[in-house]
Amino acid sequence: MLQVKAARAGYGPMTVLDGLTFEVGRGERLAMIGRNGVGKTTALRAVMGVIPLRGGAVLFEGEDVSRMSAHQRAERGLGLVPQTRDVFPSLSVEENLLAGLKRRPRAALQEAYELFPRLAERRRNGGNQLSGGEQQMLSVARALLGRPKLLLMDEPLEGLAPLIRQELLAAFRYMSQQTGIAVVIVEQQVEEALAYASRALILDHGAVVHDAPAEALAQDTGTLERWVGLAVH
Ligand SMILES: Nc1ncnc2c1ncn2[C@@H]1O[C@H](COP(=O)(O)OP(=O)(O)OP(=O)(O)O)[C@@H](O)[C@H]1O
Repeated sequence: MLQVKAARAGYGPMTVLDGLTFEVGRGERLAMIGRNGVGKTTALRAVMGVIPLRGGAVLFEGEDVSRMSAHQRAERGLGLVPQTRDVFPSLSVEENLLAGLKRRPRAALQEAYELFPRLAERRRNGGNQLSGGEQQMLSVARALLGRPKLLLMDEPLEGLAPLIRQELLAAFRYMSQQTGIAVVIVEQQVEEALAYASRALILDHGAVVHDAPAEALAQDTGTLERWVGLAVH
């Protein structure tokens, strides 16, 4: 579904992605992990077209989208939930969701409420009255209403308490079962990301240094300690 080939990208004089190559299959849940600053967020931005490629290519469903704007890529089925939860604070939950509908009928909001019943309970609440977990659900739900085929999620569990993370992960699992959508999830919460994902990549210096089934990597403490610097229990 997605092919990233020898991608290069960076900021000013700095090269961050340096020959990044990976693929995502239909319905796959790919976790992307690695130390701080290795280029995980930059990788998602380059795939979405928020920052330009300096070399290499991004292909989506066989089409070269490397020179397309983020908007054009969204029309083809790519969706990004950025690290900063982009909830409009002055709008209600429902108004936030309406903004994600694009040209679809209002009745489609029901899809979001089915996946995240908590949002249905809070539909009249302001975006600024939501907990961090609820804001994250709203960001994801809004992105899903655009019917992406591949959803890129940047640290959706960041700053959330363990119980809320579990609730969010359960919602993501349900989302995956119900929609079969392909997902790339960047996370510092490695254990939780690996429990959700089917496959995992480790990035270092803007390139892939390890590619394995998520379940296998979760057991591979040597690799995790070496590349992620984590002792996983
Ligand atoms: N807008 C920007 N302008 C300049 N440099 C940036 C910008 N965004 C990120 N960087 C730098 O690019 C490098 C890679 O950052 P990136 O956010 O992709 O890493 P990351 O792996 O997602 O890290 P983290 O886990 O800390 O979020 C870092 O050195 C970072 O300081």
